[in-house]
Amino acid sequence: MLNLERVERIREHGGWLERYTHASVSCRCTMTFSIYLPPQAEHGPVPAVYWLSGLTCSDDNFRVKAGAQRYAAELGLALVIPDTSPRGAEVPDDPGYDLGQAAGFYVEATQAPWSTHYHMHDYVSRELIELIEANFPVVAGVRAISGHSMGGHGALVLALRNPGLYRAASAFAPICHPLACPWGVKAFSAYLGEDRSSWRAWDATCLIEDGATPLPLLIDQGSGDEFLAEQLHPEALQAACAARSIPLELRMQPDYDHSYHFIGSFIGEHLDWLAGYLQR
Ligand SMILES: N[C@@H](CCC(=O)N[C@@H](CS)C(=O)NCC(=O)O)C(=O)O
Repeated sequence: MLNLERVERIREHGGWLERYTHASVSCRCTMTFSIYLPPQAEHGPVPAVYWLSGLTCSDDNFRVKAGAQRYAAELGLALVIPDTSPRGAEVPDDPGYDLGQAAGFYVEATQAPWSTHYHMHDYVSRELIELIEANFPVVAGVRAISGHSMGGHGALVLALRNPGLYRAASAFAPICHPLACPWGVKAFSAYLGEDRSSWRAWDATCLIEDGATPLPLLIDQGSGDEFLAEQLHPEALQAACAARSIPLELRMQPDYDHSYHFIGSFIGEHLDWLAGYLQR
């Protein structure tokens, strides 16, 4: 891929944690991502798990805080960790932490000034996959996706909007029903405009209600999460799945909060569960 530049390479758990920058066509700016290649990738291609992070994050948070690379090395999984938004001086931003840079919400923005750069759905679900599968030792077409909070919403929505693209999806404390929470209403008003009917295609609960093709889904939610009552609404997604008899493994984890301490406690179980769907 033109302009793909490795900017970091670190030995970790027998594999390599690498960081790259590249010129993104989708986002019309330079994008950064990290990839962890397990030891098995030195002998042949491995399946990939894509990880989408939450508000205020870059590709750095997950790779530093979750402890996922140890499990990925054991399971023979590549981890692909994109940034959470377009970046740079030319990219519009907002003073709030929940809109603009580091808050791309994995949608396709239709409204000015966001619509020039904010195309994280196309970036993650098409451009990044093409780039990864053309340049790294991963098995083409064998993918799963996971994420946290805004990134949990992203994982669920990308998987439900794109049947067959991912074999399974998991999430930690996802924003399950952005239409019904302050984070979602603020971001969708800006990126998608005031016509709320257009929002349904970017909301996991609405996608299920509107007939999306199901896939294996695992969600962990901490009962001590400070954002649970106002922002996350797992019960709405649970009800939508129940109405269509779609299996949803929603695990309430007593006392866990919204942080990477929670993610680190269960990321091994999530990767193990996802790996079960990535056998060839
Ligand atoms: N109160 C938080 C809200 C944002 C937040 O909790 N972000 C979560 C995702 S929604 C996160 O992963 N933060 C970065 C980290 O913990 O490393 C802040 O202002 O930083």
